Amino acid sequence: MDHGSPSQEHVSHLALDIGGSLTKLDYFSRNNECSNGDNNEEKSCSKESLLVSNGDKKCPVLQGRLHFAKFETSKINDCLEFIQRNQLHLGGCQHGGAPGNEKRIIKATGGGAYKNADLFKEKLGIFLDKEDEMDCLVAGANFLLKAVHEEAYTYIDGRKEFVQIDRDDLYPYLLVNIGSGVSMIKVDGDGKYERVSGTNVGGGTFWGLGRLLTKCESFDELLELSHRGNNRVIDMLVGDIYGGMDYTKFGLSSTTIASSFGKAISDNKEIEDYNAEDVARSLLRMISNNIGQISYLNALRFGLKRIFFGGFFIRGHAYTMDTISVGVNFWSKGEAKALFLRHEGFLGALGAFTSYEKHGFGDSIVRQLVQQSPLSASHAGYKIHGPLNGEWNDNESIECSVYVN
Ligand SMILES: Nc1ncnc2c1ncn2[C@@H]1O[C@H](COP(=O)(O)OP(=O)(O)O)[C@@H](O)[C@H]1O
Ligand SMILES: CC(C)(COP(=O)(O)O)[C@@H](O)C(=O)NCCC(=O)O
Repeated sequence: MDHGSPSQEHVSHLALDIGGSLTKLDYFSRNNECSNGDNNEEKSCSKESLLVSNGDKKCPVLQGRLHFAKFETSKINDCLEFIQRNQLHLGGCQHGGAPGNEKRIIKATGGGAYKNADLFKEKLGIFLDKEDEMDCLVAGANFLLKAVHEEAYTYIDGRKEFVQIDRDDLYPYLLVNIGSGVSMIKVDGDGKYERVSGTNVGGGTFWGLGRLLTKCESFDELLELSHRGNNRVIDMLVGDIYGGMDYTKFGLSSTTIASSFGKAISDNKEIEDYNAEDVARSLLRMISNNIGQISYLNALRFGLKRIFFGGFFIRGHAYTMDTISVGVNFWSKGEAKALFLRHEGFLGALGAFTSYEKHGFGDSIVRQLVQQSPLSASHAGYKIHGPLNGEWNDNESIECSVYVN
C-alpha cells in the first residue's frame, strides 16, 4: 500500500490500533508550504504555517494531512516494514533519557498493543504507550463527529444520505463498534461513556466462518460473493413455514427470515452442494441482522435514538448497511436510526492519535483538529475534509490543521 511516503522530518504523531483482525495506523504529515523544490529554502521555512487566535492566546497551526493505513494483524511484519520504510516512527515523540538517547514513544491501542509491545521495541526501537481501547473508540468517534464534514450518513433503500451533526446536540448516542467482536458503548460526552454490551458474533465470526464455509481466500472475496448470492436458498423464511403466507398478526411478512440457514436442515445437501455466493449472503445477513437487533435493544434500554456503527466489518458495504438499517428500523418501529461513519475502521487509531494531546508528549502536540465547514464563518482558516464526492477509500488522507503548543 503506497501512501505517498512523506519525508520523515514532516511526519509526526504516528498512532496505532492493533486489533484482533486488523492493525490500523494514522499519522500526520506537515505540508511544506514554502517549498518550491529547493531543499535549502525548504529547511529555512518556519515550521508553522500560520498563527490563529485560540481564546486569548495566539496558537501556531500546522497545515498538513492525516494519513491512514491498515494491515492484517496476522501479518504484523508488513506493518513494521511500512513504518520502517517510511520512517514514520522517527518523527514521533521523544521522552526522557539523555539528549539523543531519548525513548521514542508511539501511542497505541487495541489488544495487540499489549501483545506486540516487545516486537515493536525489538524491531523498531519504539515504546508503545498503551491507551485503553474503549477510551480511544469514543475519542475517535467524538472527534470525527465533531470535526469532519460529512462523516455520518444513513443508508436506506440503497441511498446514502449525509447527516449534519450538531455538536451541541450530539449526546447521548450508542456507538457500536463491529471489529472482530462487537462492543456497544453508550456515549454521554467527551470521555464520558459506559460499555453497556457486546457480542462475540461479529466481524471475526463472519470472516472466520465464511472462510471455512466458502473456502474464500480474502475478506474482500467473501464480501464480493455475498453481493452476488441469494440468501433465500438457505434461509428458512416465514413463507416457507406458513405455506407462502405472511404471519400478519405479528407483522411478519412471508419474506422475513424465520431461521437463518434453516433450509439446510431438510435440504439433504452437503455444504459443497450450495453456491458459495448464497452461503456468504446468508451468513452476512445473519450476522448483520443479529448485530442490528442487539444494538436496537441496547438503544431501547437507555432511550437512545441514534446508533453510530463503526468498525471494519462494515467496509461501506451496501448490503451490510442495508441489513443493519432495516433491522434497526424494523425493531424500533422507526424510532431509532442507524448511522454509519465514513472513517468507520479508524476510530481507535484516531483516538490514539488525539491522545498525544492528553499526555503532553513532545514539542508538537495535537491540540485540536478543526473543520472548515463551508457554511461556518467561525471556523474559517481551518479545514479537515475528505473527497468531495463523499466516497472514501482506505488509501486516502484528509487535509487538516493542527494546533501546537
Ligand atoms: N482486509 C480485511 N481483512 C480482514 N478482515 C477484514 C478486512 N476488511 C474488513 N474486515 C473485517 O473487519 C473486521 C475487523 O474490524 P476492525 O474494526 O479492524 O476490528 P479489530 O480491531 O478487531 O481488528 C474483520 O473481522 C473482518 O470482518
Ligand atoms: C474484546 C474486544 C473489545 C476486542 O476488540 P476488537 O479487537 O474485536 O475490536 C471485542 O472483541 C469485544 O468487545 N468482543 C465481544 C465480547 C463480549 O462482550 O461478548
